[in-house]
Amino acid sequence: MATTTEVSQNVPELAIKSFLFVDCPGTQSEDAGKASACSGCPNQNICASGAAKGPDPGIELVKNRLKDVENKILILSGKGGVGKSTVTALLSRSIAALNPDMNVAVLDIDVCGPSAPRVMGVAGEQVHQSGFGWSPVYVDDNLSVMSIGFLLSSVDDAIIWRGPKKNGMIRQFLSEVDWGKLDYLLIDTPPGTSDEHLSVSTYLSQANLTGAIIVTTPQEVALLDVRKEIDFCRKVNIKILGVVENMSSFVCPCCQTESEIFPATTGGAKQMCSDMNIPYLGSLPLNPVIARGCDEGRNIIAELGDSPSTKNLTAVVEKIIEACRQ
Ligand SMILES: Nc1ncnc2c1ncn2[C@@H]1O[C@H](COP(=O)(O)OP(=O)(O)OP(=O)(O)O)[C@@H](O)[C@H]1O
Repeated sequence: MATTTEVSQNVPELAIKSFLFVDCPGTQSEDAGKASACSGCPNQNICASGAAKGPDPGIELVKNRLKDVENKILILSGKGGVGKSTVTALLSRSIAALNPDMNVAVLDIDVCGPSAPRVMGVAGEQVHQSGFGWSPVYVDDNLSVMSIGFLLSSVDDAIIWRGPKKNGMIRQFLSEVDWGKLDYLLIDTPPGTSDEHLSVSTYLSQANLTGAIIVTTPQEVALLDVRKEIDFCRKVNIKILGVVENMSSFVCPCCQTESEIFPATTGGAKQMCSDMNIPYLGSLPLNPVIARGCDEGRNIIAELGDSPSTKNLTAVVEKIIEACRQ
């Protein structure tokens, strides 16, 4: 059986290699910014000036890169499978559709399970590199996406990386993507509080992170983990913009009967938010149109039309925009 190291040196590495500056001398080196490998790197000037030398040079690089991004929002969930990527897709599409003059982007930092390319309908697209950094993939004129999923040679490739390597990839994502001017950057994270969360919160610590949105389902088993997520945010000083309760109820498209698929035995997210003094942003119903549309990467906002899902989603978006202004 292959060991972790053997696997990590196989397929994904080959696919990703061409996008990484593999001969980078490192920010602490005398040759930083001056070596031949630095030619074409978007961070060359910062490294050459010595500004990147310090306890954590990535923080400065990220701050510099994201200075034209007005709102940077982490999307978190305690449990896996509660719909974090789906909600990220719905929110980004909805903000972009409701505000055509705004630029919105999704950064998927779920290194081991990147789903943004599929959910946003851009699976199989290529990321290109220019003198300014990696160009994200455009879903619409004002909506772009970046994900490690674009760098894999096959969607079935498994990435088995230890913390430092994930950290390096996240740093590159945050410091080397050429987003241009953005109003909202939604950062889709893996579930829980792991290496990726520590990396992203460290690198964004000087970059004026707006806050975090936590996605959950109503049942206690999911809420238990949300409380840990809230604790994490408080410990690392991340403002919690609020909680979105996903798949709260199911309205039968035939008879319009409303059922609770995941019963809120302890009062659901609303009660938990009130108990923990956290803003409650609203709920989204379990809707087969959403499930199918995301699976097939279609523009769900157009398909949802004038439905209760749209009404709820618009209300959540309005609260998020308001929370970002405060
Ligand atoms: N409101 C919804 N209505 C219908 N289906 C939904 C809804 N939200 C999520 N789903 C479905 O639930 C499944 C899990 O969603 P998703 O992949 O977004 O979860 P996740 O929390 O990002 O998962 P992971 O933790 O693995 O990253 C998907 O099949 C998705 O289509």
